[in-house]
Amino acid sequence: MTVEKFKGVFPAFYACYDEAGEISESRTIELCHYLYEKGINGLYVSGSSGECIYHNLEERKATLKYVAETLRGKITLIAHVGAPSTRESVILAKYAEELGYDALSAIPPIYFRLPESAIFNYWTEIMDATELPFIIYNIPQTTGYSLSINLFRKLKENKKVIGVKNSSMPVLDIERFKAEGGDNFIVFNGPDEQYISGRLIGADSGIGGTYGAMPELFLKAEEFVKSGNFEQAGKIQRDINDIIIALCSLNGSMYSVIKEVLKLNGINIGSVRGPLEPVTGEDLEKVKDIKQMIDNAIQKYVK
Ligand SMILES: CC(=O)N[C@H](C=O)[C@@H](O)[C@H](O)[C@H](O)CO
Ligand SMILES: CC(=O)C(=O)O
Repeated sequence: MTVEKFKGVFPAFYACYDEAGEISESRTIELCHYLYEKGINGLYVSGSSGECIYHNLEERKATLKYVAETLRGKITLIAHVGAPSTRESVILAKYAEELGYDALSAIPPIYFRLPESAIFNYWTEIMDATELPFIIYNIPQTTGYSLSINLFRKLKENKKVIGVKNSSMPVLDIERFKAEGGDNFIVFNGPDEQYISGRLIGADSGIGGTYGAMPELFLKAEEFVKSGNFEQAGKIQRDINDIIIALCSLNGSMYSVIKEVLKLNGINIGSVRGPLEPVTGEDLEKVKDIKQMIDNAIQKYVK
């Protein structure tokens, strides 16, 4: 198993809706082309940023299908298949394998706070369902479960486990998972605000919810890390963080703000599904300023 294809910048793919709020095939394809042409290394499909938690099984399948049909064989595709029940997660896992995804990933079980035995069994049943490699998703701030080193070690005994996407805030977690995982194991940086720190302490790659709003900047940040240009790496991270804070400062959810930014870039993928809130009123005007911040940063570092 080569882990090389899991290295680099992996935007978390956004849910693409039509004007009625239904999953849109043409808009999904359009977003695929847009991100692909920016030069990304892969995509993380149907995760948190993909609003997967608000989609039914058919909608999840549709999104997985449209992305695979557009980009399969061109870049690395990771299917997030975590769903409320093990049964649905397994259905999605099998479907992702049929579609030619390169790997599976899943959050731990949601809603009920379950013991580690249940979490272990949940991830293991997903892995048993296909031949695909598996990437654990650790995101305690949304799931309420923080992956322990003990469970990590136990999971790692399964050869299908090739990586972890770590979204917890301590960069130390990234360092510990990398130390345990070793060279042939991929640790993905989760918090976009700490991309550079995560990479320096041991992350091999990044999967992020804001990459899609500014792929140029994360690709450049990666270039700075690779070439050892730490001064510029620090600077671009600080500018990225100002942008992320701005994306989170309006009256709609961060994803709705990102989608408005994308509209200003000519990519209309609709807004967000409730209970996520859209940007409204005067705040819609402020999106232009955020787009300007992004363009300025691109101008500063990339052009
Ligand atoms: C909690 C959460 O959703 N984390 C995402 C995934 O790791 C990040 O990519 C964030 O979207 C990003 O860091 C902005 O806060
Ligand atoms: C990384 C992220 O935001 C996702 O899971 O979609």
